Amino acid sequence: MTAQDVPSRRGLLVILSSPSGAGKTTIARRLLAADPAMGFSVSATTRPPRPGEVDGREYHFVTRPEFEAMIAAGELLEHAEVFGNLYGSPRRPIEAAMAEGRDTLFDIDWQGGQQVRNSPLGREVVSVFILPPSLAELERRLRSRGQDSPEVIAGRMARSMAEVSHWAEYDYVLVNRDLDETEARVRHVVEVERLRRERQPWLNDFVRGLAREFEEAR
Ligand SMILES: Nc1nc2c(ncn2[C@@H]2O[C@H](COP(=O)(O)OP(=O)(O)O)[C@@H](O)[C@H]2O)c(=O)[nH]1
Ligand SMILES: Nc1ncnc2c1ncn2[C@@H]1O[C@H](COP(=O)(O)OP(=O)(O)O)[C@@H](O)[C@H]1O
Repeated sequence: MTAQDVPSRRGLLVILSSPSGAGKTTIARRLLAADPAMGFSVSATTRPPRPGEVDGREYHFVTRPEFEAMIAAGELLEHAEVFGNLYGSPRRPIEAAMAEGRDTLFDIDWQGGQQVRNSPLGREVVSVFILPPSLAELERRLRSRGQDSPEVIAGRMARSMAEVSHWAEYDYVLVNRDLDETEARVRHVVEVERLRRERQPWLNDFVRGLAREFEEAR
């Protein structure tokens, strides 16, 4: 077995953020379907489930007292209030994935992005911000999803610019015009970030082995 067969590495924390409706949930689903090595951080939330959402798959749906107990017990890596509901990322599955060298995808807002970036796990963060092509297209996408009332859509549109104002805090920023193109770009980002020298600790042993071979060949 060569050093290359045992690529011990820490998992990446891939954060996707965008204004509501720009497409991050759709992109996240596609990335996860195409990459079995990547896990999804299933957030806890006090928001009620949408039609088709399954407890434990899209979110862990909890009551506000349950959410507050999770905060008090230190079970959340980050948490924030969005559109009047609480959202947070459970710490334990993330730490387990990292210890096993598996990557984790997050669909969280800018507040969560800041908290994870500033956490002890921040060095493993790769953050991607998704922009809509235009405000009109964002509204069209929110309506076409057909899951929110006009009042909720208006609320989400009103929050959009606040989310977008944090775009420059992200490592990568993509305009989601064509879904296939955006998905491919996020995939490229992840592939390239996995190749960063500091994310491949096995290289130390590998290059030491090469050096030994050089010595022996002299
Ligand atoms: N900080 C934080 N934000 C989250 C978390 N889970 C989801 N969000 C964000 O909460 C916002 C609302 O999510 P959701 O109700 O599913 O509606 P969406 O905007 O259509 O995806 C989105 O910006 C999500 O990225 C979380 O665990 N932490
Ligand atoms: N590039 C795109 N072109 C057209 N429609 C898109 C594109 N990306 C996403 N959508 C659609 O826009 C709607 C909102 O996408 P969604 O992934 O739910 O957004 P978010 O998770 O950011 O709120 C969905 O109906 C989705 O199918």
